[in-house]
This record gives sequence, C-alpha cells and structure tokens, in this order.
Amino acid sequence: MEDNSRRITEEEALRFHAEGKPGKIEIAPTKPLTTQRDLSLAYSPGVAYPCLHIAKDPATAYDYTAKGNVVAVISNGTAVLGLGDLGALASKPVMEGKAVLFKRFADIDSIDLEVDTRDVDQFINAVRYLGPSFGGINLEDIKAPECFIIEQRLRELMDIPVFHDDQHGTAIIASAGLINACNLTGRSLKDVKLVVNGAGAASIACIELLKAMGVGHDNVIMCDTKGVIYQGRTEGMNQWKSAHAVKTEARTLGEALEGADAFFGLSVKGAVTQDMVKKMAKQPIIFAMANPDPEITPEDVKAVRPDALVATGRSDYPNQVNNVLGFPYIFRGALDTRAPTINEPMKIAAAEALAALAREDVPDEVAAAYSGRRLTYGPEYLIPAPFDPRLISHVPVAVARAAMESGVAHKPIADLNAYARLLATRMNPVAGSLQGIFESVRSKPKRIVFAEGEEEKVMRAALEFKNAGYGMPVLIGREERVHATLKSIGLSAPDGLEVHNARLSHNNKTYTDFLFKRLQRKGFLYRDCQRLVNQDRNVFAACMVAMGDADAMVTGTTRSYAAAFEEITRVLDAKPNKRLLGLMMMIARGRTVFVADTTVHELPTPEELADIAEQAADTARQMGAVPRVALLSFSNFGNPMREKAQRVRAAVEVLDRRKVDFEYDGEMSADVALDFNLMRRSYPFCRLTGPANVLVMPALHTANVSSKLLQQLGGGTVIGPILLGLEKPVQIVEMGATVSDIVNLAALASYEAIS
Ligand SMILES: NC(=O)C1=CN([C@@H]2O[C@H](COP(=O)(O)OP(=O)(O)OC[C@H]3O[C@@H](n4cnc5c(N)ncnc54)[C@H](OP(=O)(O)O)[C@@H]3O)[C@@H](O)[C@H]2O)C=CC1
Ligand SMILES: CC(=O)C(=O)O
Ligand SMILES: [Mg+2]
Repeated sequence: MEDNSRRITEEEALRFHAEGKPGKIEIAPTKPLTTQRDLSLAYSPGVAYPCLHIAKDPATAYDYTAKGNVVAVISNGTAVLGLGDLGALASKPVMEGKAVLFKRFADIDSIDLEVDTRDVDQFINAVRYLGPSFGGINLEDIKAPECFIIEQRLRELMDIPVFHDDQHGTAIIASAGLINACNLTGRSLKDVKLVVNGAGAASIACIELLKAMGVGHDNVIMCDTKGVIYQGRTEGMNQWKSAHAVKTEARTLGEALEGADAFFGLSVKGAVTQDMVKKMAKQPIIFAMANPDPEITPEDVKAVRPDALVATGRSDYPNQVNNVLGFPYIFRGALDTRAPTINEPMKIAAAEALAALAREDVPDEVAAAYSGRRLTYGPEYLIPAPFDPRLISHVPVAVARAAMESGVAHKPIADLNAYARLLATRMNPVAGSLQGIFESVRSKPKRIVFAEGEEEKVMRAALEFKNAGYGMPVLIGREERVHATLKSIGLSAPDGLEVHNARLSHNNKTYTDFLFKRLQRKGFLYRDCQRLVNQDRNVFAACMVAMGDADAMVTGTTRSYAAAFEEITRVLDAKPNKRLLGLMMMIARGRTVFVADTTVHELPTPEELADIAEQAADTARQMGAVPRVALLSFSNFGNPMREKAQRVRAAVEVLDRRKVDFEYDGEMSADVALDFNLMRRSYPFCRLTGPANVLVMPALHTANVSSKLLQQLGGGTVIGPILLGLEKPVQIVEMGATVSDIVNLAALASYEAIS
C-alpha cells in the first residue's frame, strides 16, 4: 500500500528550497509603480486620500488595501509538525509552506511571521496589535497548553478571525474523516469508542469538536507521555487535559486500545505498535496523523489488521487527514463574509462539507489527478484529496452559509450559488490538471532517455524523476563518468539505473542501418550515420525511442534548441498531418496562457498559422483549459491595415472555413487578447467569450522574443517550450533549464508516451 516511488530525498527537498530565490514566497505589487505619477498615486501625496477615508470609516480599509485578502501565518516554533520545539527561525519553512498553500488552494495572500519568544504574554503582545494589517490570523505550530491561552486571548483582543490551525483545522478534517469512517463501518458518532494519543493542541481540539458533534464524553480516552488521562491523575496535568479525564482502569495506551473502535494519533512517530492495534475492535479506524512520520505506518497496521481503515497526515498514502484540506477554505469563507471570528457552526459546517464531498461521485478530472488510487468512497477514500478542485467551491460556501446563519457575517453573501460559481473560476484549472498529468505518468511509468546523461543537472533530474515515480530513467553517457559525477555530488546510482554508452552499445549497428535508410538520399554516407550514432547522444537517444528501446526522451541542456531539434529530426518525423511546433505554457497571476509557435515556423503562412492554432488549442484542452485562441498581430481587426497583418487575417479566415470547435479570433494585439475589459469595450464584436488563453504568434521572432521576455521579466512559472507534433515523444529543454524544468518536460514526454 505504501507508495515508495513518491518518497522524496533530503537532498531534493533542500535543493527545492534553495533553488532560485531561496524559500517559497515573494511579494508582488498589484499596481504599476513605474512613473512619477504612479508614485504620486501609490505613495505621497495620493496615498493620503485612502488613509483619510479609512480613518473616517475603518471598513473602507477592505476597499483601499489588501487587508481583506491577507492572512498572517504566525508561529513561535514550539511544536513544529511532530518535530517538537525547533524555535521560531527553524519553523519558517513550514510557515512559508502554509502561506503558499493559502495562495495555491484558495487565492488568499499570506505572509509568515515567526515570533521569537516562548513567553505567552510576550507572544500575545507581539500579535495583538497586528489586526489592522490582516484579514485573519492563522496561528501555527504553537505547543499546548500555551496555544490555548494564546488563541483565547487573541480572539478576545482582535476583531478579525484568529484560528489555531493545529487545533481547529486538524479537528475539522479528522472529524470529517471519522464521520465517514463510522458511516462505512456502521458505527454512530454517539457510540464510537475513541482513543486519542497526544493531549496537545490538535488532540484537545479534536475531542472538543467531536464531543460538540455528538461523541460521548465517556467514550473517549486520551493519552499523553504519561499514559492514560484518567480521573484523579495528577502528574503532567493541566486544565485542558482534566476536562477530558475519564473513569477507566486503563493506564497505558495499549490497555486503552483494547476493544477501541477508533484511534487518533496526534503525538509522535512510532508511538503505536502492531500489538496494540491487534487488540482493537473489528474494522478499527486508525488515523495516525503525526507529521512527518505517523504513529504507526499503514503497512504495519495492514500487516496485522487487514480490516482496518487507515489514514495519515501524509500525501503519499491514501486518506490524507491533514489540515491543508481546511485552513485555506475556512479562511476563504470567513474573509468573504467578513466574519470577525471562526465559530463552532462554521467549523462543523466545514467538517460536514468535507465529509459529504468524499461521498459524492468523483468526477473524471479529479480521478485523473489521482490515477492509480481508488477514488470511490470507501476505506481507501474517506476524505477528499488535497488537489480536488471541488474543494474551493464546496467548503467556503458551507463556511459562509454557517457564518451568515450564526449571525457573524458582517458582509452577507446574497447568492451562495453565484458565490460557488465565482469560487470555481477563481482558481487556475490548468494548475490542477498538471497534477492530473503527473499522476497519470506515475500510474504508467515509462522508460525515458536522458540524452545528456553525463551532465550533473541531468543526472539530478533523472534521479528526481525516478524518485517521484514518474518512470525509469535511462542515461546516455560513459558509465564510469556517470558514476564518478554522481559520487562527486554525493549521490549514488539507484539499483537498476541504466546507463548506455552510445559507442559501446550492441544496438549501434541496428541504429546505424535505420538512420542510413532515412538519410541515404539526403547526402549522408553509411559512415556518416555511424559517426552520428556513435558520437551524437541526441541521435543515439532518438534512435532508441524510434526503435522502441525507450518510450520517450529529453535533452537540450548542452546544445542550442535549434541544434538539438535538427539532430532529433534527423531520426524522427512529424506525426501524419501534424506540424512540429513549440508551445510555451505560462502560469502567472492566477492564469495560464499558452503561446505558440515558439520554435519552428519562421514566418508561417495562413494555413500554417491555422494549423498551429488547432494544435495549440488541442494541447490546451488536454491540459484542462477551455481554449480561447487569439491570433496575434500588432494591429487590431484591420487597424492599422498593413500588409504584415494580412497573413494573420487570412489565418482567421482559414479557421472559419475549417469550422473548428474552439473559440478563436484575430488579428488582435496582445493587450486586447489578454484584457477582456479592453476587448469588450473596444471590439464588442470579438468572438472570444473571455480573455484569450492561447496566443498564436504571427512569426517565430515575435514568439521567441516575447516568450523569453515574459520568462525573464514576467514572473510566474514557465513550462516549455513543449515540442508538439513529433511522431515519438521527445522534449527539448532550453540550455538554462533547471533540474525542475528537465523533470517537468521529461514527465510531459512520458505523458505523451502513455496518451
Ligand atoms: N495531520 C494533521 O493535519 C496534523 C497533525 N498534527 C500532528 O500532531 C502532533 C502533535 O501536534 P500538536 O498537538 O500541535 O503538538 P503539541 O505540542 O501541542 O502536543 C503534543 C502532544 O503529544 C504528546 N506526546 C508526545 N509524545 C508522546 C508519546 N510518545 N506518547 C503519547 N503522547 C505523546 C504530548 O504529551 P505531553 O502533554 O505529555 O507532553 C502532547 O500532549 C504532531 O505530530 C503534529 O505533526 C498536528 C496538527 C495537524
Ligand atoms: C499539518 C500540521 O499542521 C502539523 O503537522 O503540524
Ligand atoms: Mg501545524
């Protein structure tokens, strides 16, 4: 059941954090700040006006500042995951992580603040005055019992939601999971006998929420480092533990678990043994939620209790019970209703919405994102998976409704259905579909040739590719060189890593014969072909793919794109009726835009432009977008009527004749294509129903220049150019590619191999 193929290494995780700008977060302006006038508006004197308005009416801060969409993630690092008290500074990677999860899953801007004190009063004082800056405060990884006092006081002192994620986020998700686990095993919340290991932030909140939802007080036994918390115990107690002390003969976790229906682990790695779970009731429910390593692994549980329903806090096992399913959506609902608090009804609504969502039919696009796993409601799918795009339109709506019904919404939402639709479109669909593509690749791992196998960057990418479970890398290079380089960078070759030396390969003759057949009438002698196979790794690798000895290939770090392209197309042709072309995928500011052709057609004819539009639209659709194609030019619909724009106008006519099944229009300029207000205002007849997401460039130089400019100056993520139309899957990265770029394109090549 464990999916070892997804395990990441320490080296990968460190490099991920160190690469490029260190860390995971940056701040970007939302207004132009280029001219003296911009400065006068954004800063003095213009900024005085919003200040004066806010002073008069504080609610207008939500209109004139970012406050309403910014949440601070605040910690002192006293309970960093299950790693213990690492201190404020060392907690920063987790806090940056939480901040980016807010953005990724709920489009909430977030900043991490690490407060360097263990003193409760000092911490409260450091935070209590920050209210004006934020729409909400997400407290994180603060240990119990201090966290209870801190949260309670800050909730009293501040007029924005203060939410300790480890308490309530965890409680909401774990309760949702328990509702469904009980439902599947024919239990009722009222009767379920639950043992909770850990009596800290997460555990206490879980028990409190579950009791509010109907779990019986006497049915819950809580344990901590001293064992069972029974009535009358004095050692290691505090008022929060005492509230849950019960009359019981059990004194150890093992004794408490005898006959128990359910177990919640919110303590530390390895706290539970197989002997303990053996004694639990039939179909035991075991949520081992300590991070990063659970109290007991699902494999260990299944070995002794195959009838168990198991969940962990990790993403590499089924049933991830992790607060990432909660805090982004709960804050979304709270911010959008401008609720000053996140109350019990809002928490219960979130838990019920999550539980209900897992019981619904899983649509194809969600199933695709988790291919290889069973995503029908059942023991292996108790709770929605984090990349489920339905979460954003379900959970915040439930939270917002509860806020309104419980009377805490300062800005009620009149039409919750319209709100749900708005939320669904708020998130970038392509970002989610990439996850689907990568999961598909994992479910059918292929053999991918990394042609430049002696390059350190390529080796790292190949190993990362393998570790991620995307497939089996095959490196082209001299074996001793590859091993020496691996050693020099502190890595060792994993078992079964294939390295092929082109010169010594026993396939050499077959490839040369094959190549000679293709090139003999193009001026190549047999010995020229032999030399190419022997010496040119791109040719050798492409021959492997052509002859079925590998499924796909990736190259490009050592040669210019054009040179690599030429070498590969000596071996491979375009697919019948397809063109070879390059497509850049740009993900920035919440949207994804595809740009074509960035690599092959220098001055495309109208027919060629129409073909490019069709192939680019097809790929955009495969990636989860509804294509809206703009054929770009310097002119807009005949203005100015210059000769150079004629090709583009004619391409639109070609598409008209072909009666294609996607939206397109042109010629138009890039600003009109991307700014829908401008498009509607100035060209109301334009047939696009939203801003363009596929940009067909009029010529190679414009495509290449503009995409590189965007790449360098635009921010965001750029994937590609993705080579489209080749008969076999080959991708060429650009020479400056990072390890991640290589892995991404290798995965896209694999995807093509399985499609
Ligand atoms: N999956 C998820 O979404 C989440 C998981 N968690 C996980 O829950 C765990 C606890 O986090 P949190 O509540 O914030 O931390 P706290 O520091 O507030 O609480 C930790 C609790 O664990 C208890 N504990 C430690 N070791 C053991 C042990 N060997 N046996 C029994 N109890 C033990 C401590 O007992 P004592 O009181 O005696 O010191 C304490 O009560 C962490 O592993 C964390 O990663 C937390 C939040 C979310
Ligand atoms: C997930 C989380 O917040 C924790 O383990 O602390
Ligand atoms: Mg936490």
